Order: sequence, then structure tokens, then C-alpha cells
Amino acid sequence: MRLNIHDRFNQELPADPVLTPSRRQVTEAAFSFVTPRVPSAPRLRHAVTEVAEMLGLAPTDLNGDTFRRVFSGGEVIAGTRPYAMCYGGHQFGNWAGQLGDGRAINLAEVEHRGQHWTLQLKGAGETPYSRTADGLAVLRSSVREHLCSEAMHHLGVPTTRSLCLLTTGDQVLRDVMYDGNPEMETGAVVCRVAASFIRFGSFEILAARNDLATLRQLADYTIRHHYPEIQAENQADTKASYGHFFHAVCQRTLTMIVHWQRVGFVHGVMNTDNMSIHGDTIDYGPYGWLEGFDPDWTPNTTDRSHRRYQFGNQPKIALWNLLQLANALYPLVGDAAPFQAALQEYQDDFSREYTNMQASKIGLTHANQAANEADEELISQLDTVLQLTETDMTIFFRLLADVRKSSNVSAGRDFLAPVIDAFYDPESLTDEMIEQWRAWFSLYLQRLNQSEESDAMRRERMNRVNPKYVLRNYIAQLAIDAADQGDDSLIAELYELLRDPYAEQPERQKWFAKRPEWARHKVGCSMLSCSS
Ligand SMILES: Nc1ncnc2c1ncn2[C@@H]1O[C@H](COP(=O)(O)OP(=O)(O)OP(=O)(O)O)[C@@H](O)[C@H]1O
Repeated sequence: MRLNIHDRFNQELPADPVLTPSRRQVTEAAFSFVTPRVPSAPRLRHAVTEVAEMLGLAPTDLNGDTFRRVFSGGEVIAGTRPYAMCYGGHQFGNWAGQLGDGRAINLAEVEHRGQHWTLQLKGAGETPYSRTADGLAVLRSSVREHLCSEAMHHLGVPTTRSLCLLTTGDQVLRDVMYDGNPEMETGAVVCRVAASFIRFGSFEILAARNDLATLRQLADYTIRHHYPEIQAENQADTKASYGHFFHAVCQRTLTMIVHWQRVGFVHGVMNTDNMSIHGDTIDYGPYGWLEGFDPDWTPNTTDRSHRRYQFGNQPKIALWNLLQLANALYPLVGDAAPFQAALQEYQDDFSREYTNMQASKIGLTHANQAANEADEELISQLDTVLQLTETDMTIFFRLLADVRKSSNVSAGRDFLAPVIDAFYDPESLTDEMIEQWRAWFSLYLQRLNQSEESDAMRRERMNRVNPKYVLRNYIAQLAIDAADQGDDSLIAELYELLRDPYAEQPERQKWFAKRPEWARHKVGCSMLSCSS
């Protein structure tokens, strides 16, 4: 197994001089060197050939002993030094101080085909940032992270990737039922891959400590390696480059959030330490997928009372998080104007991009501004009718593509036939609700009939933005339950399914189904906590 190692982060930025994993505040440094924990009996449970190839590995490498040892933490790759990154963050709206990679260890950076990747193990043991926890991860949360990272990538959502999932052979104590009765669970490690794992919190911790020298070093480093176009354009004016960097992060974050809203993804813990400066989705913890369309929904039990991170709040939480990044970068510029302008632009652009995305989900094309305003009304009314009774978001939008322009909505309930499978309980649709749906469909059909486009063409466009298959929590839980019994076949099957989420895949049609009733209140199937 040969990787083309090309480390930059741990070569160019200041290191913590202390080499033990003792918990501590790490100052004037961007990271600490650490050694991953050696697992007792590592076993590969699933690997992604496509990610391996992206890193320059051969498919045959995946079955080797070296691969198993390296990606479980048992062997350090020659010519590199693993490290944990120092960062802080705002958690649930409050400044939490130093957090850092408490259970993530960066193994190395790799260059392949002109692209640069950081490999990071999650769950490979203690670091100076582990605080009161053990540095480990369990099979349950690791299956969720591994499958969802790849599912998101294939949905077209910017995300960290996952190379592989291994179990360590060690047991880990966790309170899965959240009832104060912890149990032993199977320990696991996932290898994440991203351009870098620099987070908003990486800048925040340095600004909070007024460590402007390291803050400037980190900002310059990030621009130099990850936003080189900004450096090229602002050679003579580094202050301006920080503003441009912030603007670029705003735009990438916007793109990521519009995608989340498109596919019905709820991150669950949008703390600033979980915001990547690349606009990648990072940290698949208590995430979930909207089943019944409900903007107030969050899968995170820890957030059930305030619902800060509920689906409908994600765009404005991203804005709030960006504001924290602006505050952290401000000392480098000394002028609020570029930050204010970028934040304003985020808001303006977001509302336009969001409407365009929603319009594409219902198959509209925009010819002129007037049509746009009418479409906004149609979109907002859809938001209302979707919440009249529990209506599955993924299934509804997918089935909506089958509606014909020639449909007759004038009487009865038959007009709902194409989308009826999206309702969790079609019997609960009252006459009044049917009339509201009728009103919406009348407007919708009128709008569709303004266009010459055929039903088939529209259907094809809609099916490219409305996925057929997403990783519903209960589906992930089925794979976890099987893996707990040593059977990894469902992980492999779901991986294949989610590699092509917009395709019909008739042989896998059973996964195009509403969440079954047994899963409604089962732990792991609809609700999760941060503790994993
Ligand atoms: N079992 C654990 N041991 C040590 N630190 C942990 C553990 N679980 C979480 N942390 C740390 O707590 C902080 C916030 O937790 P969060 O749930 O965002 O983490 P995570 O899922 O481990 O992290 P990541 O953001 O790297 O995916 C992070 O600093 C994280 O490293």
C-alpha cells in the first residue's frame, strides 16, 4: 500500500510542544501531535473503492493487513506524524471555549492527481482535547457517519467523505438508551477524507485568546492552500484577502445549506465547531432526514426543547455561525464593512437560491420575473399543504413528477392518486384538507400548462433534483442492528443503493417507502442524542 504523503498543516503551522495526551488548554498552537490507540482486533467492515482510488490506493489494497492496521490506528504511516487539531466553538449558541479533536486524529495528508486530501480517523483514542470523554466511537454512530457521508456525496451535497469503517475489537461504554444505564458497545473507527478539517471554531479559539499571530498564520495558510485564487488576486493587500476569504466561505456555506433543504437533511448539531471552512457537511452525529415534512423537526433529543437546529432554522443558524466566523476574523481586518457586505449578500443570495431550488423541486422553469413572483406564492402554499397531515417529503416530491398536465382536479379525490403514497395516513385527510390540496393542484397545473414542456421532460428534470432514496434513520438502524450481529451485508447493500439515489433501481424499490410505524419512537430510528 503506497500513499503519496504531502503534509502541510503539521509542517507549516505552530505545534503544541507537549507530546502527551494529557488534557490541557493548548495555546499558541494549531494542533498537537498524538499517537492513535492500537486496537486489539481490528476488522474491516466496509470500504469505499471510489474514495480509495481518489487517494491513489488500489482496490486490492483494501483487503490487505497494512490497510487494516493503518486505518484502525494500529500503525502510523511512514513519513508522517498524526495530530489532533485545536479548535473552539459556540455550542447551542454559547461560547464553549476550547474543544478540539477529542476523538479525531489526522493521519496524514495525501496528494493524488493534483488534489490534496487529509485522512482523519474518528474514534482512534484520546488526545489533549478529549476533555472528560474517552476518545472512542461505537459501531452504531460509525455506521451512520460512514454511510451518510457517502450518501450525501452521491446526492450532490458537499461533504467529508468516508474511506472505510472498521471495528476495533474493543468494547466501549455508552448510554444508548439515554436512561443513565450505560452498556458496553462495539468500538469502531471511520476514516474521513476532506480537503481539510479546518472549522469555523479553528479561528474562533485563536481570536478568543487574542492570539493574533497564530490567527493570522492560520488564515494565511488556509487562503494559500485552500483558496489560492484569493491569494493570487490580492497579492499586495492581505487585509482585503481575509474579507474575500470570508465572502467565499459564506458562499460555499450557502450552497451546502440549500442542498440540505433540498434533500431534507437535518444536521442536528450545527455548532460552529461543526462548520467546515470548505462548506462541507461535517460531523454526522444526531442527524436525520425529514420523513413527514415538518420544518420544526429535529432528530436531536438534546435539542428537543429549544429546537435551535430544527430543519427550518438551518439557513439562519448558518448565518449566525458565519457571524461568529466574521467576529473571529475581524481583528485581522479592523473594518466590519467587508464582513457585513458578505453577510448581507448571503441573505440576499440565499432567498433567491432557495426559491430557485424549491421551484426546481416542483419542476418549474423561470422565464421572467413575473412568473417568479407567482411561483413564490405557489411554493409557499405548498409548504402549508404539506403540513396539513403527515406527508413524506422524499416520497411526495418524487411522486409529484408523475402528475400529468392534463389531470382533472375539478371533483373527488382522484387528483391526489399520483401522490397518495406520500401520506402516512390518507384516511386522515379531511374534506377541508382535500379542498386545500385541490386549490394548490389547480394553481400548479395552471402553471405547468403555461409551458410547452412535455410531462416526460419535466419528470426527468424533477427526478434529477428529488432523490428517490435517502438514508432514513430507521434504515441506518437496520444496518446497525445487522452489523451488531456480525452481518455487514446491509451496509454494503445500502451503500450501493445510495450511490445512485436519483435512479429508479426497481430491484431495490422496498427502500422507497415511508418509515414503518414501529420505527416512529424507537431509539435510533427517529431520535438520537449527541452522545455517541
Ligand atoms: N467520545 C469522545 N471522546 C472525546 N471527545 C469527544 C467524544 N465525543 C465528542 N468529543 C468531542 O466533543 C466535541 C464536540 O462533539 P461533537 O459531537 O461535535 O463531536 P464528534 O462527533 O466527536 O466530532 P467531529 O466534529 O470531529 O465529527 C468535539 O471536540 C469532540 O472531539
